[in-house]
Amino acid sequence: MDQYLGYAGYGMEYLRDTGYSIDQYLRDTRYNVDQYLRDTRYNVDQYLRYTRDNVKVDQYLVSPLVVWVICVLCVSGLLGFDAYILRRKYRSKVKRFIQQTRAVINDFRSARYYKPWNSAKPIIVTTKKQIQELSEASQVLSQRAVYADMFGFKHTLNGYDHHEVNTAKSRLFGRLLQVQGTANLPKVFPFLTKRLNESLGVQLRQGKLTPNGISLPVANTVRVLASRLMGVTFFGENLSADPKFADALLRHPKDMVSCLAAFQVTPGFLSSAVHSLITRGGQSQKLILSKLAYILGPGYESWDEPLPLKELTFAWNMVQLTRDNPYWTSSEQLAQNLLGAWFAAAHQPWMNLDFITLSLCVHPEIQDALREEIGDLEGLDYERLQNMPLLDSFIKETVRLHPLDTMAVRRKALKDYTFVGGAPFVKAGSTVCVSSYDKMHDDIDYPNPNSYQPRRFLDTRSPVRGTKFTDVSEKFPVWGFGSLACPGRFHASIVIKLILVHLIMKFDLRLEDEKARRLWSWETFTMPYESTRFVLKART
Ligand code: HEM
Repeated sequence: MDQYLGYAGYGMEYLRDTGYSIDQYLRDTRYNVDQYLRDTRYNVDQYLRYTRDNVKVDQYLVSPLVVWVICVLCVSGLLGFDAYILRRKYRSKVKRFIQQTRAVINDFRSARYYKPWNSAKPIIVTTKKQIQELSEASQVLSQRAVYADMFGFKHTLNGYDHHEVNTAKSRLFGRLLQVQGTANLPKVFPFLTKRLNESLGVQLRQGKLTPNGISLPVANTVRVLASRLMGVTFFGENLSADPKFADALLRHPKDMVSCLAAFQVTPGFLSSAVHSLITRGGQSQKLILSKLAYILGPGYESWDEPLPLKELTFAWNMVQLTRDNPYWTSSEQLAQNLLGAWFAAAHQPWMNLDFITLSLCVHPEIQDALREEIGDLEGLDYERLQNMPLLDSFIKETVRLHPLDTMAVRRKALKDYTFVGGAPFVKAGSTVCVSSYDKMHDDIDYPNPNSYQPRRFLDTRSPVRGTKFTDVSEKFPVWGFGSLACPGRFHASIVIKLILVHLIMKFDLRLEDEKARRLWSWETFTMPYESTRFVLKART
């Protein structure tokens, strides 16, 4: 009641303040009340009838706000307002964050974050005479010490002695790989072709089916193919097909590169623990070494590989070539060195193959030109594959523009050293090398050096005309120089070529995403991204 009187008081105050007459108010109210009653009666009937008939629909109708919000969202969505609002406020940040996270994960998976070289800048020599001297002064300027420091051979190659100055190992590698190995290549060729067909089949079955063909990661595919083929030349068909051994052969070089990364940021006394952590206690290294020590020692004769191929493998011939040499004392020592050669053979060819495959993907016209040169896979033998000038020139030009390392012929001075003529002086512990980038961008040898010319080595009038991919020269120092130049380059070349011609003849190659990142560089190195995918469309 008190409350009511209070409202009445406010009402009188309102009438006084506004000058609104009571008559007017009553007239309005009467009218409104009639109207209200009429309307309410109608609505009550209507409402009762409606509720009886359709209770569910009513739930939506009583929420016109919901309907309105949905309509607004639909219309604004169609017009792109939501994207606009998100972009303005959060979208760019969220998108950038997701992109950066993806890039970091991608970089780690591709081992991008290793620091492959210590920060001291190497001394660069330029003249042919100096390069010759650099390559041959092995008593002071050590090739192996550079790689041993870089990859931590002490851990990754089971205590490999890298500060030695004798050349027994290099002589063995030269005879085993370059002389005998190359002579055997035509006979090994059919086994390589067979292995390629099997391994390619396995890779294709693991690919992702898309409307345009089979999608596969470029890096992993070519790495596996190169490793499987190289395995045949080293260890024969049977051992290299053993799943555990084959997996270890693939993993050990990857482990070494990961260790290389980690060792750059690890204090020396922790290296052993870090190595153990990364390589799961050196699992793959131990497995390979124990198998090799067996086939190079007690199991040499009984080792399970049919003779025609067995006698052509590096493993078999390594024993033959070291039998009467007092330097080689045990099968464990041989095993360790064969593993060293395996690392040299396994970690570079696939990267070259990756860059070359990427180039093919973005240049379908080169695929067509090469198909014309290759002709047919039927009856393809070593001789014919070696005689494809366009293929050779295309590979060499791609490697020239994308070398894995812009430095070559790296040597570490074991003592102070002065080059003939008084300069440069190299302090013990420093590194000397050649800039392969400068050499391969010299505009006399390579006119218009930045342009990509797959026919360059066929068409040019410069001094590099007619030179082959495997030729060792200071104008193309990717293989090193002089007597220590890579002894496995003929194997690298034949494996790369064989895989390429099969891919080109069987498929049309293209990138799954043309905008995807393909290569990254760090210091003097260029590496492939693991995530880049290509699509293989079978040719009819
Ligand atoms: C595209 C692939 C390859 C590239 C770019 C490459 C490059 C090199 C380079 C630059 C050197 C050091 C030369 C020096 O510093 O003077 C080297 C050494 C070596 N390479 Fe290769 N290589 C490749 C493939 C292979 C293959 C397939 C094998 C084995 C079949 C192999 C076996 C070796 C060995 C054993 C050494 C050490 C030689 C020694 O200690 O005297 N390489 N390679």
